[in-house]
Amino acid sequence: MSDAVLGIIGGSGIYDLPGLEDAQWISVESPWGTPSDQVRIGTIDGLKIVFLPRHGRGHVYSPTTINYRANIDVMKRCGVTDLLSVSACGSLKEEHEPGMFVLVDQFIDRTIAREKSFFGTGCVAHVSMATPVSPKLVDAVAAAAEAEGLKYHKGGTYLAMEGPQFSSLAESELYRTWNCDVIGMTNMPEAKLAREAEISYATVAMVTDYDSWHPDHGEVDIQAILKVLHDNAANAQRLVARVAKDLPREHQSCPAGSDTALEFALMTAPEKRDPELVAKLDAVAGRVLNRS
Ligand SMILES: CSC[C@H]1O[C@H](OP(=O)(O)O)[C@H](O)[C@@H]1O
Ligand SMILES: Nc1ncnc2[nH]cnc12
Repeated sequence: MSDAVLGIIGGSGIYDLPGLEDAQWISVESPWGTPSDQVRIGTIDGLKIVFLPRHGRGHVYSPTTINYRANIDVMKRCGVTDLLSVSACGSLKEEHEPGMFVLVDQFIDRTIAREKSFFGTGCVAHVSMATPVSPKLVDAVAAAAEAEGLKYHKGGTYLAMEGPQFSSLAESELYRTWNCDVIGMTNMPEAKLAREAEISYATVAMVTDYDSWHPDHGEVDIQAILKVLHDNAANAQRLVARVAKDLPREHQSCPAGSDTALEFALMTAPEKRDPELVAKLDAVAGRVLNRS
């Protein structure tokens, strides 16, 4: 097995990662277009960390205009084996209170205006998303949250909506009938693309509000969200730092198959493959495309 490299995608309110040693902002080019920002590469206790602010420094990109393919491709090019997404979200259940961390294990993808795959005409592939997060990485985050004394809940379904507007009351109530736990705008297609790139993925969903459904909490209010994010930023940073300190230095193979997702996924006959697309897939799918 290879050395572990921990990628962190920081969501709303998280545009840097204090505590990185020997850290530098570095530009990484991607054939998939422009990533959200440079990556900040450094180490924590000898573990290589690659940090990318999902919306860019200064919050430039909306959930719809983020180039998720470029972001994941850049992570792969930097050698990331394990990717932690840190994301603000609304709560769809009373017990997930603002300030808590929900360690999501399922997603429902309701986004409609994004590129969702690295593959397509000239190189078709189908990967499994039955278990979209890496159980070992989730365990590592849960252990870190426990060690840091943070309020967290292990497991839960994240509803990914297109946005950028928040949900109507009817939508919020519908998602509650689907037994969803939290709602956000960014973890899809991010999780799908990480799986295509054979990167183990997990989400720390930071609850910032009760979305639109809660009779005692009224409408979603961005000012209130920002306050929770601000008050919780230090906790999120402590959590990430602890994950980094305790993560095994050798990448742990993913029981959900993240490391080998492409093993039997390619459908297009070698002689029918589009060389241009194949060239763009060098980082994401080089492992399976380059073998004879
Ligand atoms: C700041 S509220 C809405 C915004 O926050 C979340 O972003 P992220 O997942 O990157 O933390 C949510 O998905 C929306 O994009
Ligand atoms: N209620 C909500 N809906 C969607 N994305 C969010 N991000 C934070 N709160 C949210």
